[in-house]
Amino acid sequence: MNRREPLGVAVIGTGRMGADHVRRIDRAISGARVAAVVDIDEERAEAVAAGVDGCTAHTDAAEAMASDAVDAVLIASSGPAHEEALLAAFARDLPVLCEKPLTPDAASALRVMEAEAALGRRRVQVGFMRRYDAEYVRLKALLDTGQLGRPLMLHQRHRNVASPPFFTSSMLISDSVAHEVDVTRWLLGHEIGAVTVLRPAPSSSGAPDGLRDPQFVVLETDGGALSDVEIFVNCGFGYQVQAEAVCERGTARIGDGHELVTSMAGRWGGTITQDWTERFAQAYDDEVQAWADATRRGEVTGPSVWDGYAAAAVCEAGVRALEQGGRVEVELAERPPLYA
Ligand SMILES: NC(=O)C1=CN([C@@H]2O[C@H](COP(=O)(O)OP(=O)(O)OC[C@H]3O[C@@H](n4cnc5c(N)ncnc54)[C@H](O)[C@@H]3O)[C@@H](O)[C@H]2O)C=CC1
Ligand SMILES: O=C1[C@@H](O)[C@H](O)[C@@H](O)[C@H](O)[C@H]1O
Repeated sequence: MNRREPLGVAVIGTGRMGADHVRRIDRAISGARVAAVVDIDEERAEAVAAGVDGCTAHTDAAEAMASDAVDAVLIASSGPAHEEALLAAFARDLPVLCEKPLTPDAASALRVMEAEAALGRRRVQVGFMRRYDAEYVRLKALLDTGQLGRPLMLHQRHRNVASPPFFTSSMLISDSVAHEVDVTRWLLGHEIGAVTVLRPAPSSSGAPDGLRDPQFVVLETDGGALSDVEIFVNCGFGYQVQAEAVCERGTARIGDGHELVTSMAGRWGGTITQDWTERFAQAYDDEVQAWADATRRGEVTGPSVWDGYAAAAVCEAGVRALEQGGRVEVELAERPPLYA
């Protein structure tokens, strides 16, 4: 691997997350620079490149990856574009940080996993940034000590202020609950074997007509613990992500977010974050810094392609459970030794 300093990164996709990652690499983290940006929207790519010294703009990912200035790739294009970009990076043996979802469905995620396994070593870190969030890290560390005993249940809540116009009922699972799927697997260290989705009467306030919002998802792990998720993407009031672990000898809860509580005019209260870029700002910085550091050491760490594939398979089962009702079992391919 090219060990020049700093790491030259090509950022694929310069929409909301991609532009934020460009800013992060340019101004918030160390040891990396944005060498190139790519977007099928040429004007968008050029506008983002114009803000970064020495950054070139492209509409074709393979062309950007061919540049001598590029040592690594951060994929932040829309989910359906990830597979092509990942395979192009594998062809050039470039290390990758790929935003979630790895790919939007299990079959394409499996193809990516087989392609990486054929390389014989990991090249990809998947962007499940909650694993880098200080509260989640503390919760995981506490559970791992065993002080609370065996986890029996996880209760999770995931609320967004409003969903974008293109959001569908199945995206509540594949785009949003994907995070809780990963958190459940990571915190408990077990695969998810079955998914049930319950659908309360949809909210008539804010949610577009026909959108099944909210939903209540139950994940059954193969270790016997249950994980439930309330997903509500048009709650209107704030961005809330909370988790409580109920264990044999106690409970632990994160995400109440009462950082600053003010008292004024006969009332007290705090604020609620409004979106993920605010709530998880530090987690994204730490995630991208950890990726850049590992890449410069010639290592790949963090959530793997297996984690991305497993999340895609669970979400696919979840979408089936949403559409047909009942409990749907998750079908997982055999885990390749690379991800043991
Ligand atoms: N980790 C997290 O918390 C979050 C992750 N995401 C993920 O980040 C990714 C991007 O999401 P957003 O920035 O919100 O979407 P966005 O729609 O704002 O941006 C996507 C960009 O990708 C570009 N694009 C589409 N196909 C492309 C291709 N073949 N080559 C190059 N560029 C292409 C589009 O033109 C657009 O500029 C998605 O995978 C999404 O799931 C999004 C929000 C939060
Ligand atoms: O990944 C994300 C979005 O794509 C998704 O739509 C939101 O619900 C999540 O909270 C956010 O972290």
